Amino acid sequence: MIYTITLNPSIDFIVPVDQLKLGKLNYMNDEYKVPGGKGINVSRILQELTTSSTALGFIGGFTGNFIIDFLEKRNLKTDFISISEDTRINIKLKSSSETEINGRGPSISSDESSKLLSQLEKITANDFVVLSGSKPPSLPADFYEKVIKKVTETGARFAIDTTGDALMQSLAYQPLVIKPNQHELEDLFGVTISTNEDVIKYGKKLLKKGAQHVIVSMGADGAILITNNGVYKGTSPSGTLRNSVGAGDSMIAGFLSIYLTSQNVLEAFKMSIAAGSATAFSHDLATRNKIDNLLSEIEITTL
Ligand SMILES: Nc1ncnc2c1ncn2[C@@H]1O[C@H](COP(=O)(O)OP(=O)(O)OP(=O)(O)O)[C@@H](O)[C@H]1O
Ligand SMILES: O=P(O)(O)OC[C@@]1(O)O[C@H](CO)[C@@H](O)[C@@H]1O
Repeated sequence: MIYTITLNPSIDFIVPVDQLKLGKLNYMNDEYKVPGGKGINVSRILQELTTSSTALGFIGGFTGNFIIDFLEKRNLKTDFISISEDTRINIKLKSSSETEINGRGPSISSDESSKLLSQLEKITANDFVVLSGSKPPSLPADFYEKVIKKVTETGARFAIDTTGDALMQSLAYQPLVIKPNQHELEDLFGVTISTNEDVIKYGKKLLKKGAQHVIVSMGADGAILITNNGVYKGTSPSGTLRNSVGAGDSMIAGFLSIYLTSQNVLEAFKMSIAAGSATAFSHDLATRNKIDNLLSEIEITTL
């Protein structure tokens, strides 16, 4: 079984406003709400790619109920830990450019966090765990590391998509894949990255620290995959950017959907870009059809 863990889910409140006037009353052209949080997005895309998963994490309040209802209506398996505070609402403002305002997230009690750690005792060596997104501030700084220790002690493998120290600390446990975007890679090393050579240089440092596959995503400029067996560049297909929210999560799901069944790294990389771009070209997350239609447009070259 694949488990996705979202410590800090959200309702993504998508707010399109034609011409945003700051400091004035603006009306939305449209509005819609979708479940968000990176692990939940990974589960949704895995489902599109006919790969079953169970979404874990902390869920609470009326916002949490919205997420559970949405996922259950679509037959997505969930086993969330119920918390007493409300799950956050993240605002995705779409005007001439995209502006995101993410909530900090609810307070998680030590009883609630222990429940999640105990839940991980059911994981076996055949399982795969995807850890994605931020941690609510009330959880201890080393919470991800605690989760990773529990997971890897069972022999299960994992992937992680988070930032900063939590990502750096995870590398010693050899995640199968990590996917920083170019800005996250810059932040990790406190540098500015402007060439493919820079991406490769810093990507290789992450590999040396323990990651097995490093995908650095670069929006419309595609992505670079750095592995111990080679470095590859994948082009992004061209299309109209509608929504970059969840494009990175779609890449993780795309990669895993192929890699975990065939171990074919380059096909997995191709699928990850197709899924990322299909989401970027959609209003919500990508559909299977859209992903399949983009696959043939992606070119992978060895660098
Ligand atoms: N304008 C675009 N045109 C084509 N593909 C795109 C575009 N923007 C994003 N993508 C696709 O989505 C992938 C991920 O995009 P990006 O590098 O922005 O990731 P991210 O910042 O992690 O995304 P997220 O917004 O989910 O955090 C890219 O590698 C590419 O395949
Ligand atoms: O605050 P985090 O956990 O880093 O990111 C949360 C989030 O921005 O990421 C997803 C897209 O990747 C959205 O569904 C969600 O709102």
